[in-house]
Amino acid sequence: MSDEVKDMRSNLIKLCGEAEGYLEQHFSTILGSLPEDQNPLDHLNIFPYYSNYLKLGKLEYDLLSQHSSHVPSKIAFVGSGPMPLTSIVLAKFHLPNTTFHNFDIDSHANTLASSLVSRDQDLSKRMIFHTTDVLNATEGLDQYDVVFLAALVGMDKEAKVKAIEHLEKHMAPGAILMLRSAHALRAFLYPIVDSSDLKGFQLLTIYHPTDDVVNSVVIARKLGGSTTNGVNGTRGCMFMPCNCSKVHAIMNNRCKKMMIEEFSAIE
Ligand SMILES: C[S@@+](CC[C@H](N)C(=O)[O-])C[C@H]1O[C@@H](n2cnc3c(N)ncnc32)[C@H](O)[C@@H]1O
Repeated sequence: MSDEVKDMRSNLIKLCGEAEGYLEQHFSTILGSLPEDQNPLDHLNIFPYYSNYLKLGKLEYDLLSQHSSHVPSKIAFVGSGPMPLTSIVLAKFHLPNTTFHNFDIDSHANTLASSLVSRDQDLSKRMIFHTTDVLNATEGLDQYDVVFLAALVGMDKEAKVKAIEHLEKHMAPGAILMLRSAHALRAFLYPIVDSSDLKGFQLLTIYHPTDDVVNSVVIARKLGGSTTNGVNGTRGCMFMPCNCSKVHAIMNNRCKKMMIEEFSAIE
């Protein structure tokens, strides 16, 4: 890509990230202003991408279950936003006894998000919000069985790796890191997370959805814990070259690196 195209691309990435934030803010404000007798969580389907989050939440839950020997009691979601739909979908439909700690750099996002769940008997007790830049969150990150890192936290490769390195420093050994990555041309808008970005972690699975779910899911385990195989005995990953390697090499600005590490869990 020429420097001009690279600049265009980074402006587009920034614009899309801002747009996603405004989209969430808009619908979270509408939902939060419903009459007092209405539970905003009963009307989440007004959000245009709600069905994508239902699919992504199911996918992430299924992949997480393959690599965890127990139900996580505490999950951290970093970059939860005004519409913390990943936490809500997991809490409502998949993990009824898990507490979700949602971290966001933007206090207004947290104000909107907490009012979204405040009228729900169950989730008002299981959804907690913290306003901080993830890079300033140090103590306490070792109390989570699972840490999610939102796609929009770290919008370029360097920022993404910085966030991952910070989490590696503060997460508990053996804890699971769930990341969102991209595949093929989707990498034009979202940074690809590959094995070389996960120092200090054991890469477990990279899953590329083939439907309208945009994000790829990357699961890794912080080294140092008692590594337990997944419930169904999932073994390690296998190197499989991907035919999108040229696209990825360009998007990842790694023109020399022609092979991309492509992993898929072996059931
Ligand atoms: C728009 S949300 C998308 C996540 C989506 N709501 C979900 O449930 O998967 C992404 C959020 O990440 C937050 N964010 C970006 N950089 C961050 C950082 N360094 N630390 C904490 N939050 C951050 C933004 O403020 C934004 O609200």
